[in-house]
Amino acid sequence: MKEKGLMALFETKEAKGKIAFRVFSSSIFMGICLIWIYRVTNIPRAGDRGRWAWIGMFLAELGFGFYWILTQALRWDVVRYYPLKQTLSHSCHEDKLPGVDVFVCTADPKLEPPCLVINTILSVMSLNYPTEKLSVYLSDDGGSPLTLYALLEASSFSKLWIPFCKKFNVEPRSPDAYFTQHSDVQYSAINNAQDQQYWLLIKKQYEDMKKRIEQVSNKGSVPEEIKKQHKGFSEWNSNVTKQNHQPIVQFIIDGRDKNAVDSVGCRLPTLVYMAREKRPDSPHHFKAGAMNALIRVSSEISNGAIILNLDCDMYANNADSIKEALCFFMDETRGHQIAYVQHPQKYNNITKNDLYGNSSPVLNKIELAGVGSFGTALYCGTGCFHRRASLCGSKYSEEFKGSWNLETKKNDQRTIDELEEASKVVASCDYEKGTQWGKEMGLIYGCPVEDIVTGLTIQCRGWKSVYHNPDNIAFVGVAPPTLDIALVQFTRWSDGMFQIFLSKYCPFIYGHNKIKLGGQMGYSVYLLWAPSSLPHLFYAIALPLSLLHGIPLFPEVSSRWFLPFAYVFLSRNIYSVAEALICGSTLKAWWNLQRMWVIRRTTSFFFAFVDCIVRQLGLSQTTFTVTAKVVTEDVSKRYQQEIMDFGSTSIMFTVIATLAMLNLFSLLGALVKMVFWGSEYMDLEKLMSQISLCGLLFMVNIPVYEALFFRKDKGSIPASVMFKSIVLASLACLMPLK
Ligand SMILES: O=c1ccn([C@@H]2O[C@H](COP(=O)(O)OP(=O)(O)O[C@H]3O[C@H](CO)[C@@H](O)[C@H](O)[C@H]3O)[C@@H](O)[C@H]2O)c(=O)[nH]1
Ligand SMILES: [Mn+2]
Repeated sequence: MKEKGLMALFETKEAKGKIAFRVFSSSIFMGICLIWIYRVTNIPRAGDRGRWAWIGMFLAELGFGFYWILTQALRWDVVRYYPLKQTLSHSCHEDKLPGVDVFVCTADPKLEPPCLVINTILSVMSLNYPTEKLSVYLSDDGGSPLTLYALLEASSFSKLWIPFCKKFNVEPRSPDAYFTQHSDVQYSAINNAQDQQYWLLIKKQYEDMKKRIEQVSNKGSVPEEIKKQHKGFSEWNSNVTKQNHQPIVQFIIDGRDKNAVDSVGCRLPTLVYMAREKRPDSPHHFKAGAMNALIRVSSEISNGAIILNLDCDMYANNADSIKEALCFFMDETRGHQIAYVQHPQKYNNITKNDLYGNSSPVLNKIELAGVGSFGTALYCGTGCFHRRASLCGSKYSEEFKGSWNLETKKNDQRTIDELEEASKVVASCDYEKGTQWGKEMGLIYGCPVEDIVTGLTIQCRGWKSVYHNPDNIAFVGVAPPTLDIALVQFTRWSDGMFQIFLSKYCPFIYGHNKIKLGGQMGYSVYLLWAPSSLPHLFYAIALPLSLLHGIPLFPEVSSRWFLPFAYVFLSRNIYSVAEALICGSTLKAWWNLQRMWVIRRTTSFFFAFVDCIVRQLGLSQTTFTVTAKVVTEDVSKRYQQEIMDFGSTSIMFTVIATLAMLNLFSLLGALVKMVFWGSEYMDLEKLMSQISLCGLLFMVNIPVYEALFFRKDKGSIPASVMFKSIVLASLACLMPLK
């Protein structure tokens, strides 16, 4: 691969076991074909019992089968990339490094507390990178002076924090995460008394700052005497609301200023606060709109050739992550093709057995790397380094070889006021009218997963992308700590992704001849999450009902046709357990994840499917429900103890409870029939598969039954939901099955 004399800055390694996987995969495919043949050749005749259920099963299995074929792309050819950071350090002088602009987005000071936001900001300000080439931008869609206040506090604290990090090589560089992980100076590996004093001082300073920010946040307004200290606060007059305000751009630190130095006299990175203009009559396009405004504002100010995009809850965990990512962009043979480098979403609040299946080690280690192997790593919105040019709509061309725009705008002669004024123009609502922003330039509008669709269009313009999952985790965020939040998130994702599939961006059409077939299939695995709910829902209803009515839907155990069913089911699950354990999961975490898949498919994905269709019909508009990052102590305690939280009357919980009830009623009903009426009514051998599957479903649902009948805490299922589920499940049981 390497051209002569050119410096390779990253390595490519193929994952092991490719042949074995392909053989295994082919055997499953044969099993699936046999299942299809069995279904088609054994349809009950017209008028026979269970004919429609049988046809439904066939359609569901046809759906499962085709979906399974798509998923093979995720493991077919897994390749991993390894940056050679040392080579970069040796071969590239700091002068030759490109400017890096970091974008952090926040949307609501209640759901995303300012303290959380500034920890992210501080962690990126202190990354190991020449500060004159580093600029940090905060987009505040909450348009809140509380966030501006927190940012000002953070800028003062950064003068202590940055030298502190560099002196002790602190990791992670989010002060909150660092001081939580090293709660005592004893554990900080610092032995010298003077340094210990210093360590304690910084900790105290951080805690004091945190207290001040929390006080102001709790009070809900910034005290007058503080407002006088920065001109920025004057932007908030009585007419300013979250949805209606002029563009606000405020320099917090001007990196060009010789006096902007930390406590040891080193220059500080540029830090800018932005709340783009919001007007009730102009759509603001959620995070995509914020990102596009950031792209333009930053191009006025620092115009870094590389952009790092982070959500406000995602701090930098590895101090060298910028340099690692640059290895990909700056590789002399392949770097010029790379548009972005995506890191997985990792979380710091995962409990031992990952109750809500958030950590997804198999997804992160295997599946995302698998899609990335086709040059089509997904852009996942956070933890992603972009080349500015490709994000702004440029098509790939050979010209990008070796040409870095190293000119930083730091020698721009404009004053801060002039820069702020120029930035406000590009952060206004009108600026985008009649332009290609949101269409061909920047992030794409109109989709709740702006990240995925934007990544896809970049790849279709000829660029490649890299998925990078280093052992030393680069960025760490906050996983949804309740079932409700987790399901809201999955609903937004699956809804947005299905919308892409139905739109002109469908990878099989839009990506035809532009990205590899494997990439198109890999994308579709996620884009089809929402409709994949239909066969699953059918299974979750038809299996218990047919059992209750004594209608067999699978071959009897002694039949040869039973083998493909058993083989496909067992081998896939064994494979999945083995893969999870290899990727570092626990058995219980795997089991919890299976439960979450059942729940996601029957609730989030199904609701997303309905929402998306409704929107396609023009009956509703795109929304973006921001996920809460903090919860009450009570809820947080249950999360730590891994007790599922159902404490609201969400319609999703009604669905979960109804399906669990239906399954319970059917198992009990079947048992009663068997005991009282005997084998004449219930042919045990023929119903064995259904009994086993419903039994498994029962086990999966144990926490649901507990929350329905046994728990008394606030996280149990509310009585109204229980009542509804009993009524609905009973009605379903009374329905005749054809
Ligand atoms: O109007 C908005 C709404 C959201 N955000 C920000 O977008 C980010 C993501 O929002 P969050 O509620 O945390 O959603 P998640 O589901 O956790 O986000 C994932 O999925 C989103 C797409 O659905 C991507 O935008 C995110 O980058 C990705 O991390 C946060 O920083 C928000 O502050 C805005 O800036 N403006
Ligand atoms: Mn998030």
